Amino acid sequence: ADGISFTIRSLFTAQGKLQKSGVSFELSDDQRSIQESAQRFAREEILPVAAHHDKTKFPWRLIKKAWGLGFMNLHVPQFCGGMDFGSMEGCLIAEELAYGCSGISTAVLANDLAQAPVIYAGNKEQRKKYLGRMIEEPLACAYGVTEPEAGSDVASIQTKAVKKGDEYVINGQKMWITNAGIADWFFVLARTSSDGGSPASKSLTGFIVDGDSPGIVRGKKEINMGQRCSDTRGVTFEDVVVPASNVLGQEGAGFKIAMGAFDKTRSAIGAGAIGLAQRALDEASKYSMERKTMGVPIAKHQAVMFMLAEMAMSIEVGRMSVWRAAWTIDKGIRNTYYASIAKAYCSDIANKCATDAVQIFGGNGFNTEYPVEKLMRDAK
Ligand SMILES: CCCCCCCC(=O)SCCNC(=O)CCNC(=O)[C@H](O)C(C)(C)COP(=O)(O)OP(=O)(O)OC[C@H]1O[C@@H](n2cnc3c(N)ncnc32)[C@H](O)[C@@H]1OP(=O)(O)O
Repeated sequence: ADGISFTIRSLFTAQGKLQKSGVSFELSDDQRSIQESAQRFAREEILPVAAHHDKTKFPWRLIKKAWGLGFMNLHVPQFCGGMDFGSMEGCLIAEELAYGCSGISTAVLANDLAQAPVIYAGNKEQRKKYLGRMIEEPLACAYGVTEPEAGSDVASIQTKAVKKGDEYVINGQKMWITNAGIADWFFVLARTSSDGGSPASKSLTGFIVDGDSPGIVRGKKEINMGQRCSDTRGVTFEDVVVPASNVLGQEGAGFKIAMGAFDKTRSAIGAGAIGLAQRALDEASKYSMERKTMGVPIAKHQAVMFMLAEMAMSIEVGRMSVWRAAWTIDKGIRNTYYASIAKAYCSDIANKCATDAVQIFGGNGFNTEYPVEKLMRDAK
């Protein structure tokens, strides 16, 4: 104790009382309104048509409605006509929309991911031009980072951009790009350094690429296991010419811009996962009160009770991890650690809760007439 220059008691006596408001789980009135509106939209508009859109029809009608109600393009700055929402508000919306359907939620919220690098690193003209138009009409944009050989390992990106005068020429292939079939513009991460020894943080550059640029070949819509209505495709760039004025930040800054975008968006992916997990719990709770075996509702069997309790515990902990990650970045503090925990933990929780919900539904859980098999596919 010799090295400690103050005691807790001295802190108390110096101020006369302790400052106790350091941690709060209280939402503001505006945040609660946002949450309630998203909840109503999800339950009244999304949930009833989720199974329909699961059969691969892109939900344009809902996208337009979501756009009109303000559930899209959440973080666009005010000077571009946007609402400048923080990560916390984005997470509240993502959780509610994914409760209704995480495929439709991805379709509604994917713009936020593509816009993040432009918000993070774009100059005023770029932001006004490419973000402003998305407030004026319901358009989609896409985040083009992942490639057949580079998803988690962003530094391994092979798409190349070669500078020729005032332009860059992009060649390469992207894969699993959400919104690729409908994007008005793409954020594209490409390699601009031919020096193999150059670190990722200096070799990659971020570009805004207009969707109608000659040489962009959009692949077929992928038929995935889950989130089937979301438009996911490969995209090939064949000698696509991009003006140097569409470079984000400066040449070589792309890796850190992509990382900054992930910092801003990972919490919302965790939030969506929690929305799905909560839906699994609600469906399983309801079913287990109705379904009887051995003369009692299955909710009275301890094996089922334990599963429901585990689901509830993990959802509460997961939601807290999301809120912490969102709160941290909204305070202007780098949240990579917390956002990565939230995304990874909540994705696992979503899978566990959906799998347990299928188990609680028994044979019915395995059937498409009931909602939980879709939750299991979507969680994956
Ligand atoms: C609603 C929307 C639906 C869409 C569905 C979701 C879509 C997706 O999420 S798809 C993408 C999935 N992929 C990912 O999440 C990517 C995961 N990978 C990564 O984050 C990175 O590649 C990661 C962390 C593994 C980096 O590894 P590595 O290549 O070893 O780089 P590392 O050595 O750590 O860092 C390189 C440089 O970048 C810097 N850096 C790293 N992270 C950050 C960061 N968060 N912020 C700022 N700088 C950073 C480092 O400080 C270092 O800088 P310098 O060279 O100046 O010292």
